[in-house]
Amino acid sequence: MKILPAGQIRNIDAYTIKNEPIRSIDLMERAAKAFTRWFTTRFSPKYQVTVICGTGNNGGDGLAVARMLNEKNYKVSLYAIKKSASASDDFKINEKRLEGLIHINKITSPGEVPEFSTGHIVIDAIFGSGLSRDVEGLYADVIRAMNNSGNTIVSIDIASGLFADRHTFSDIVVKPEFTVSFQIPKLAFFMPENSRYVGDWYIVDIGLMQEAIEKEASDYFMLTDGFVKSELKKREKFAHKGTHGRALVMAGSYGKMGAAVLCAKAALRTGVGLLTMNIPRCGYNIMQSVVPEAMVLPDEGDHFLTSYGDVSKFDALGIGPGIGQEQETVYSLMQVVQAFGKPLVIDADGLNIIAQHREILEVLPSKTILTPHPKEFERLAGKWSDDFERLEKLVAFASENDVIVVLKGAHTSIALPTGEVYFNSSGNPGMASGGTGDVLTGMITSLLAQGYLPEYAAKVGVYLHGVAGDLAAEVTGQIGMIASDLIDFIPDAYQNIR
Ligand SMILES: NC(=O)C1=CN([C@@H]2O[C@H](COP(=O)(O)OP(=O)(O)OC[C@H]3O[C@@H](n4cnc5c(N)ncnc54)[C@H](O)[C@@H]3O)[C@@H](O)[C@H]2O)[C@@H](O)CC1
Ligand SMILES: Nc1ncnc2c1ncn2[C@@H]1O[C@H](COP(=O)(O)OP(=O)(O)O)[C@@H](O)[C@H]1O
Ligand SMILES: [K+]
Repeated sequence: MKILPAGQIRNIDAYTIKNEPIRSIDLMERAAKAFTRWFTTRFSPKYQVTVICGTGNNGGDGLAVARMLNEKNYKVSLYAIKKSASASDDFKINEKRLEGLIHINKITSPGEVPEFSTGHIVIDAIFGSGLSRDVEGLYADVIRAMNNSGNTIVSIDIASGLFADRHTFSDIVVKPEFTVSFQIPKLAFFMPENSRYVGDWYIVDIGLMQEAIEKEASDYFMLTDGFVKSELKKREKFAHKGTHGRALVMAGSYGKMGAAVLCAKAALRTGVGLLTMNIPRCGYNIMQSVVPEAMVLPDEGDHFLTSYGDVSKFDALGIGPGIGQEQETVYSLMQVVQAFGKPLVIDADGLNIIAQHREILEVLPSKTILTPHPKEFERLAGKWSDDFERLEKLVAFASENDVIVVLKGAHTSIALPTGEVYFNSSGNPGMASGGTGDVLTGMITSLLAQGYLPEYAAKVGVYLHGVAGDLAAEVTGQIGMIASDLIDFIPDAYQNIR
């Protein structure tokens, strides 16, 4: 699914209006209906609803929603902030449609800012994607009062005061519990810095024309079920273990064999045909007893990796989880990436080693997959001042080094060397605990070995990992969930997507 900036969404609105054809006021009616449908399935008419409108089209949506909720027997109080801005045509039409139905309370001075008694659901329709400058004055007074009221807020399209496509410097922004956005997700929703200004967000379809969406170019996409499903490889009837790839994972050190074990189990559950674990000697008994399906290639070093063997017979190589940064380990990493000569997966200490020895970047095979969490990415690419700048750095790093970067977190972002970025839509905060990253490395390595091109191994791996986390959380809850639970749900994650 494409993520598009406000300007391009406006083009799609305009195209739909012209070519469907549909009048702009009827498109607004459709948007308001879609929002109302979402709202009524979540909140029953026992709730008192307060709708706060601006006078642009977002405000027009708010007026139409107020009318629809009133028809459905919700108790609706309605306010419009009427400052100097001249109202949009569709706002005015909706204003007329409300005559005799609901009174519109005008807010024209600070004294008219409502009290917001508790227990209301507040619908935020002040500004949408037309926000053009920081919020101040009377608008700021209203937003502060809304945020301080303690009421549940639902924003129409985007929280008022939040810029859809760039960093928002001001903190005068509505803090909704839910954002219900029209058809196309906004880039702002994927930025950790905006989390309190977005809440849980939902996309509702308002029937914008598909051909118009296709015409708009974008470098940003959201990974969805449909996309991943279409990329999954099927098992052939005459398949044997040799046809599902041979993976080699170099992982573990004394005290960190757990990382190697998690990575191994995840690779196996993701479907690799044959898995070999290259680990330090101290991990031999652990690996053989805990993961009997894996073959073990013990290193000469007792506590950490000191060398590497013949890598030519492997289809994929994953390196990094728990390896530490001892000098011999650094040396073998430098050598093995060149000896392997094909795209591989590098995680954790493997990335920290690269950050310390940047010359390795120059010898990485094209489309190698790097899977940093934000701190590891900072070590590789330097600091950023906000999340939009972080995204710029991510894109630049992937294209300058011809690598695929999987920047982990909520909405993990996968940057390709072409400049495209795919944001994940699966996963949950229960996954924020030690070891889940090692699981991801095992999964992506496994997919690479099974013949997925690096770009698809990264996308399918990240999405599947999140689905496994979501399924695990349904059973364990988010707080008690651990990385091993996630591995147990990889098979169900496959079933769920198919
Ligand atoms: N046909 C369409 O274009 C559709 C638009 N829709 C709605 O329209 C919204 C966009 O509407 P608009 O483009 O009218 O924009 P908005 O309703 O977001 O607001 C625009 C108005 O606010 C003013 N403004 C912007 N920032 C301000 C600030 N900081 N302080 C004071 N005034 C400020 C602008 O000058 C303009 O007059 C979407 O978010 C969506 O809710 C939906 O109804 C779907 C269909
Ligand atoms: N809030 C969150 N929502 C969704 N996924 C998350 C969240 N926090 C972490 N994750 C996922 O969990 C994994 C954590 O990886 P990482 O930080 O490397 O942990 P570790 O090194 O302990 O294995 C990543 O795949 C990340 O995307
Ligand atoms: K809004």
